Amino acid sequence: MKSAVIVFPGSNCDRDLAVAIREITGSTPQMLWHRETTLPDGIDLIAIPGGFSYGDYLRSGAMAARSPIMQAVVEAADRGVPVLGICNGFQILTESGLLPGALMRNAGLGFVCRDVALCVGEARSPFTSGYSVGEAIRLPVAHHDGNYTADPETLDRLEGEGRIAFRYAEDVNGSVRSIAGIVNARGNVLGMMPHPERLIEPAQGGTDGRRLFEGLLETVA
Ligand SMILES: NC(=O)CC[C@H](N)C(=O)O
Repeated sequence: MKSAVIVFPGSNCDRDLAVAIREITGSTPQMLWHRETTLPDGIDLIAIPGGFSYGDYLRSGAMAARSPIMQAVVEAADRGVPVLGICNGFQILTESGLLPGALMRNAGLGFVCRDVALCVGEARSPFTSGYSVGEAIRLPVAHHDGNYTADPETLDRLEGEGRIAFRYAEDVNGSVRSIAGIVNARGNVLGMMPHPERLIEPAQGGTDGRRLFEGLLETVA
């Protein structure tokens, strides 16, 4: 599987994400600096990691979304290439318009860093094919801007079209309708605040993140 991890100034989960992809898919992703303007030919996965791109200045993900590489990412997403945005990656995907809504400051105004209970949503996507709908899983979160919001029409559309990928099963950050992750209409773009790449082997305390990459591998490769 040919993949790339996009690296922005301030990304800090890029290497963890690359390790997860390498361990699970057996192929090493290319680390792609945000100033690049093209993606490798025949790419199977674009991964946008967590972190604090541009120090979260202006709004988390807002400046990274205007990076040179993002035009190629948007074009690839429109062609159906799988795009995975985790945490700051999710923020970058909403800021770039690939996913609807916005991630505001957590309701409690604090940085939340712990494992949380999640419920797998109804989204049909290569990214969730390794889980069953309604399954209870746990994944770590680490963010201060994870409070997902969108206007009621958008939320109804997301639910009506079955585009909720993950919901919080507990109160974490105030996200509307407990949304922790969503996909685009085609299902090839996933944004999620929890970190699947941090829970891929028992030594990390669990493997609930592993199946996201395994499901993708089965569908894509
Ligand atoms: N781990 C992360 O990606 C952090 C995301 C973001 N900068 C926030 O704190 O909201």
